[in-house]
Amino acid sequence: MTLISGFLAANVRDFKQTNSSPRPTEQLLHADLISVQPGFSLYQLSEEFPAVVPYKVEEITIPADVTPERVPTHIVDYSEAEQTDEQLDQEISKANVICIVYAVNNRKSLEKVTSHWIPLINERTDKDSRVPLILVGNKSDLVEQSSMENVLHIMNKYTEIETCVECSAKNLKNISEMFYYAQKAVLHPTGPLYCPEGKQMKPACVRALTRIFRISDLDNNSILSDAELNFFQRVCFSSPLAPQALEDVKKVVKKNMPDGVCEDGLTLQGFLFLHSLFIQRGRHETTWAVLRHFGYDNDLELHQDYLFPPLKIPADCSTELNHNASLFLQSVFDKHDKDQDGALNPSELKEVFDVFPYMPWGPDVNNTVCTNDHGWITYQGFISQWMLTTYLDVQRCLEYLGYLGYSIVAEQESQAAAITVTRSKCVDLQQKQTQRCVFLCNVFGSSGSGKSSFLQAFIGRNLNHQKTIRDEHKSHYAINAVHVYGQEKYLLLHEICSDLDFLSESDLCCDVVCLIYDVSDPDSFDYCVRVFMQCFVDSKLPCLMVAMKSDLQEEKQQHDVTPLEFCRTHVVPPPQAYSVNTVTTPSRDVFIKLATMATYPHLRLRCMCTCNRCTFCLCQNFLNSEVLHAVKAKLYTLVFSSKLPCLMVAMKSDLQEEKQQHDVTPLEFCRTHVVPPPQAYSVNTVTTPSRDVFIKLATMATYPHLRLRCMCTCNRCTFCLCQNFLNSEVLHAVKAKLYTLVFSRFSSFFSSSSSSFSSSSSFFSSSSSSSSFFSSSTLFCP
Ligand SMILES: Nc1nc2c(ncn2[C@@H]2O[C@H](COP(=O)(O)OP(=O)(O)OP(=O)(O)O)[C@@H](O)[C@H]2O)c(=O)[nH]1
Repeated sequence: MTLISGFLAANVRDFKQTNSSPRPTEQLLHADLISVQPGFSLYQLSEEFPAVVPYKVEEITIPADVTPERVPTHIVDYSEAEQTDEQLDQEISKANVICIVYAVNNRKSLEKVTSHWIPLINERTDKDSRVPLILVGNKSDLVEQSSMENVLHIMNKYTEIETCVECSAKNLKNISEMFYYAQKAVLHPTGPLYCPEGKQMKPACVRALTRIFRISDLDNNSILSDAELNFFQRVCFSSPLAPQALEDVKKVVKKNMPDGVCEDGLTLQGFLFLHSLFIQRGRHETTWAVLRHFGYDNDLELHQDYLFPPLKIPADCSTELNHNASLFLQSVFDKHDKDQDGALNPSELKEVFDVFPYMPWGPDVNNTVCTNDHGWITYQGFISQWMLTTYLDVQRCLEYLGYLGYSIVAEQESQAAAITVTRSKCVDLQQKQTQRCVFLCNVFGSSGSGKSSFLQAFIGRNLNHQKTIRDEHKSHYAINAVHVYGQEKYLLLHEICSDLDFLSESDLCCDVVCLIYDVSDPDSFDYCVRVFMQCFVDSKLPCLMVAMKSDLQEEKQQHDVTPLEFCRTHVVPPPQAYSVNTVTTPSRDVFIKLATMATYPHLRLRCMCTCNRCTFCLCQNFLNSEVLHAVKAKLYTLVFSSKLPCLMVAMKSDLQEEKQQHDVTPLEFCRTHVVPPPQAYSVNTVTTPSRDVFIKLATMATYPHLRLRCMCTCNRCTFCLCQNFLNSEVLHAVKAKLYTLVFSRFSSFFSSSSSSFSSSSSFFSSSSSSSSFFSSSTLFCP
């Protein structure tokens, strides 16, 4: 059978691969298909139509590189005379689209389409994954009038028919169009989008477009404003809409659906109407372009490649949300916190997840993160929960960010751009510093020792509050932000099951260990000892012992040694008394301690001992020594005269400057009083006024001790002299020595401590390229 009397199976090879891309190019271009014509047929495009047409044409491939979509199209002919039914079955199963060709001048060949070909194809394909069909009426050169009305009823009856086209293989009329339609049927099928019988979009399509509308509605007012429509247009089609085009679109919608447009823009109804109009007018490639841009595949499911972009996480590294992702999540929070009370009430929270196929957070989340008095998740809690997901299950985090449309709204390649993969923990330990922000603390303790209460205290709940929590809503995790030496870190507490027989490898993997015992239960300390000896005695992990329920009568623990003695022996900080039975919020000190130990694991020897003999005690004594305090005090006196940072702002800088009626100029005044020079500022600007001065103010507030920095370079004033001193080699040498003293713990150094201290010249002579002296000194401040 030839093209003229049978059917062609156009197998758009590699289609799956191309289609799997979340954002395939929008549409096929006629021009490119026309350009592939020379390779399209052995004889149709030859100079002359052959007198004898062979039964079957050899397979032809339209190469990928001649189409903008980069989709190679493999055209397979079938001949009843030369091929078996099995071969036909095989070709049908491989085909992405089938063209059924009949002769327009032969009624019987058209009847065969419905009596033979369509039932045969349908028998061999799944009802849910029907191959699109194109009806091709060939030999149009032999008839004077179109016979299209003869096929309309067939098209109405079989929804799998995408379109029909009349052509002439002899004079090449509509041949390239036929293949254009065939490719289009595969790349932009109507089937998943539209129900021709009901003349409306299918529910899955409406659902997908509704999600797209919600994501594009950046201010969440249920209207796509001109700016939002432009943003949508730009991200989907890489060019903004001309203002007139925008008005025309709204006009068309308003004419057909008055509710579709309101004063501020396009409503959801209008947005959906616009798409059904595209589809009805055969421009479904436009709707597909939008859908694919937002991650949908041919079944209108979010594609796996979209939801789970590749992200390499080497062993010993952890995953955190980066700054841009936090900003994005902040905008998501703000967008849904409609009453702006700083928390998401249940209906606001539900709205956040309206763009998800399921509700990702259960009621346990409200007991994992900070909430307000109503139990609604605060902004801090919202971000904390995202931090938790990113740390514990980064794939899930990628998926969730995908539902929220992160890559589209933040204009990033994929959700992977939201994740920071941290440096290996081993390298952090070697370098004695870390950039990590999230730390995991596993909490161990015997049954009833108070682990859950400890976790709840971390998110600000005392015993009374905890009594209101339902058992089924309890969580084994709690996460909150803590400040470690002025830096915001997230500490993630994980309550570990008390049964030691069920301890898994992952239960022992964390950044800091918290061992809890109940001071009122004489047997509970023994449990901590067993955990410590079994799992952590030889490990480098910092451990902290917490003596819970310190408000109760303390019982003598049933163990050979007291908890304090045990801690001293095993070089662990002394037990921290703790109680959640408080009137107000329980203390946070212990959590800051845990976070600090996690952030600086190499400092694990701090505050652990008071023997006054060991290296640690000697170091501690030195750091607390009068000599050092005197140096520090001198520096402070030298650098700080007043403690409140001040900034002088010279307003209305857009106007002519007048000489100020004062003995000295503002600049001289500032210099004299060690205040930064006046900052010229004007709000009389065309765009938003500059934010620099506010950043400066915030920086000064955050780092008040740095108030003298970056203010002057005269090299004469107090500030410059101080700056020079702070940057001097002498100070750097002090710092280097301190580090050497504390960390390298040369016992020989300490054994002859007097000689070391007396040889002060050598002490100050070494230099170091390390940074600020104060940052290191604060580390050791008692
Ligand atoms: N008085 C007092 N009671 C506390 C304190 N902390 C916890 N409790 C009580 O101790 C009991 C056990 O506390 P949980 O936090 O459930 O102990 P747990 O270790 O999580 O227990 P399991 O989950 O069974 O292993 C509860 O009845 C708490 O109310 C505290 O600081 N003071």
